[in-house]
Amino acid sequence: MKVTEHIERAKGKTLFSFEIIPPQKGSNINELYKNIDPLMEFNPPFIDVTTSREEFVYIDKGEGLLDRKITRRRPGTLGICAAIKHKYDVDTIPHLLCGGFTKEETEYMLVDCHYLGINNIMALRGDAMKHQRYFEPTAGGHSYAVDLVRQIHNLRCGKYLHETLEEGERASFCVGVAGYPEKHLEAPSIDFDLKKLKEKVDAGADYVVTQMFFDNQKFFRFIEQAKDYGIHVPIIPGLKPIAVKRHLQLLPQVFKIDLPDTLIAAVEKCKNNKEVRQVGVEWSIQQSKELKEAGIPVLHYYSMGKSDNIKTIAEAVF
Ligand SMILES: NC(=O)C1=CN([C@@H]2O[C@H](COP(=O)(O)OP(=O)(O)OC[C@H]3O[C@@H](n4cnc5c(N)ncnc54)[C@H](O)[C@@H]3O)[C@@H](O)[C@H]2O)C=CC1
Ligand SMILES: Nc1nc(=O)c2c([nH]1)NC[C@@H]1CN(c3ccc(C(=O)N[C@@H](CCC(=O)O)C(=O)O)cc3)CN21
Repeated sequence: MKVTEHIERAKGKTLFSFEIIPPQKGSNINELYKNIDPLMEFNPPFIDVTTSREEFVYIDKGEGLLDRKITRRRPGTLGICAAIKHKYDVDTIPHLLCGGFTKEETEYMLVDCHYLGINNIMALRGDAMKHQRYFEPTAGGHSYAVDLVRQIHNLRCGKYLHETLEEGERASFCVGVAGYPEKHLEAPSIDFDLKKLKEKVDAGADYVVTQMFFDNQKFFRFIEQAKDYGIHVPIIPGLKPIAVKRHLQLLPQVFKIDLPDTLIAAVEKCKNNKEVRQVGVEWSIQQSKELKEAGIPVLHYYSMGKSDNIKTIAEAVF
């Protein structure tokens, strides 16, 4: 079922959803299941599975020679989506990226999704590769998420890249895109970013999932601003509990977001990471309760594999 249908059917009740990252290749998928199992009692209508960028690896050939190869450390997004859908009878949402994929490869992935009964897609540009400062489009791939949304929308109309199938079956995907309450790092202003978000919605996006944030006021302001820009699709907040002291530096650096001073002070007081995890969970519970009270349709947690803290939050909120 589509995300938008799940929201309609919930009739105002706030839903719980989460996001996982594929394990490193060579891992046993049961480890992943062990982290999903404890969250299933909260009835997530859908689970997102991220796609990681490819990266360069250097193989020592001896005598000072290095061979450079390109590889994906965490492949398997679509396979994991199919496996989880099959095992838990839950909707799964693969993240499709512009970076690292040609338009043809994207088309084949969408065809696979259609055959698998996967009818929600999160359409993202993707981050820069590790060695790059800024995102560089892949040859034969899209430059911006809006172009990927257009490709997916075209398929909904039977328009493939190189042919239009008038009689063919329509793949009616529901499309999610990313939104930034604190603006995307490359956007010159929040207004610019909102205009780009509106373009994604006009191109066919059906809902928005936000970047993580730790101050609900920023989210509430963002949904008001989005309305002013004519964005009327559901906006789902993305939430991540702080888990280690290092996150105080890492999260603002990696995701270009601010942390509230009271949260920083509470984390700094902690004597160890067990205490930090507790502070992170409590903060997230407060955030979640306020968002739920405000009637936000879905709270989406970036669990990224570890589920114990998300379970504690879900127990307190749902
Ligand atoms: N739910 C999720 O998984 C989320 C993922 N992300 C990540 O954030 C990264 C960025 O992806 P998206 O937001 O999908 O990219 P996007 O293509 O929508 O936007 C990327 C940047 O380019 C700008 N931009 C867009 N169109 C433009 C144009 N025509 N000319 C000039 N600038 C333009 C935007 O303002 C923004 O700064 C991705 O790596 C994604 O994985 C971020 C938030 C949530
Ligand atoms: N720019 C960007 N890229 C993404 O892939 C992305 C977002 N933003 N925001 C929304 C979701 C959330 N994602 C993530 C990815 C990693 C962690 C994370 O917690 N990573 C490390 C710290 C960061 C690092 O080492 O690079 C951690 O210790 O937990 C959290 C959310 C992936 N998604």
